[in-house]
Amino acid sequence: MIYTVTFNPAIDYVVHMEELKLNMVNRCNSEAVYFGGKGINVSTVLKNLGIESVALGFIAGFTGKAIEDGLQRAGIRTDFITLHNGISRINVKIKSGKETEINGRGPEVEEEELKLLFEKLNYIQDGDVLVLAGNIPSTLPSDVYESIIASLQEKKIEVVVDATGNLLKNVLKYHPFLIKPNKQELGEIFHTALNTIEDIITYAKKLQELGARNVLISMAGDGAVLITETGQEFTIGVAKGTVKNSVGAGDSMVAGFLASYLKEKDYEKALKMGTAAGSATAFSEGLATLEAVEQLLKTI
Ligand SMILES: Nc1ncnc2c1ncn2[C@@H]1O[C@H](COP(=O)(O)OP(=O)(O)OP(=O)(O)O)[C@@H](O)[C@H]1O
Ligand SMILES: O=P(O)(O)OC[C@@]1(O)O[C@H](CO)[C@@H](O)[C@@H]1O
Repeated sequence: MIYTVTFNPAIDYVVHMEELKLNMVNRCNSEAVYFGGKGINVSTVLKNLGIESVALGFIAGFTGKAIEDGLQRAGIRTDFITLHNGISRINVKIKSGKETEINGRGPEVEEEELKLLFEKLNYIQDGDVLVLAGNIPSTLPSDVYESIIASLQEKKIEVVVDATGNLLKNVLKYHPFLIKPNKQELGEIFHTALNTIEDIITYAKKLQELGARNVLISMAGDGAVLITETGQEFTIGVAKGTVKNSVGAGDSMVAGFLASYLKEKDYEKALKMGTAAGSATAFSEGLATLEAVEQLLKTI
């Protein structure tokens, strides 16, 4: 089974408008609501690709209930912990030719509530996959991903981490199966500007030296680079299309990569599938559907 963990789920409220004007009442041309947060997006795209997963994490209040209900209606298995206080956040995504996002802080997770997550993670068994994706509420310690992986050390599971900064750096010594920072996040980790593909490959390999088994660096409209534990190095572009809403493109790439790799154990094919899923999301209003992914896969 694949388990995804989203510490800070969100309702993504996506609005389209010609132009965003400051100090004015702006009115949108269209609006839509999606149930998001990075791990949840991975679960949603896996579901669209016909693969089951269980979405774990923390929800709160009426927005949290809406997220849980919405995912279950879509046929996605959930096993969230409901927090005592606060509401799950509403993240506003403004599409006006440019993409502007306002992400909420989200509710606080108390120590007792965090313990409940560790209890649930005990159910993970040999052969399972654990996806830890997204940032954590600021009240939690920045080694929480590390603590989760350390608590599962005895089990033979594949861990995927899509996070930034210390949250990511701290887990590398546990040899995660896959990490997927984007180009900007890679530069931030090493406090350096990455100007060329060669720079990106060099620093992706440094993440491998620090312990990651497979390193996937996504570069939005410029494609992606994959450095594998088998010593292979791949670069790939993107499919052609018109960008509508790239929120969740990275999460879709993780889902596509996993869906293909778990079936075929072929890194090159997995990178193509990840790219098709990422691009399919960028070219859609919501997340990638199976039809869109299959269509784009033929063109990559
Ligand atoms: N403008 C685009 N055109 C085509 N494909 C895209 C575009 N943006 C993203 N993609 C696809 O999605 C993949 C992941 O995108 P990106 O690098 O933006 O991830 P990310 O920064 O993690 O995104 P997010 O945080 O929004 O999920 C890219 O490698 C590419 O395959
Ligand atoms: O605030 P975080 O946790 O960094 O990111 C949250 C978020 O922007 O990530 C997803 C896209 O990757 C969205 O569904 C969600 O709103």
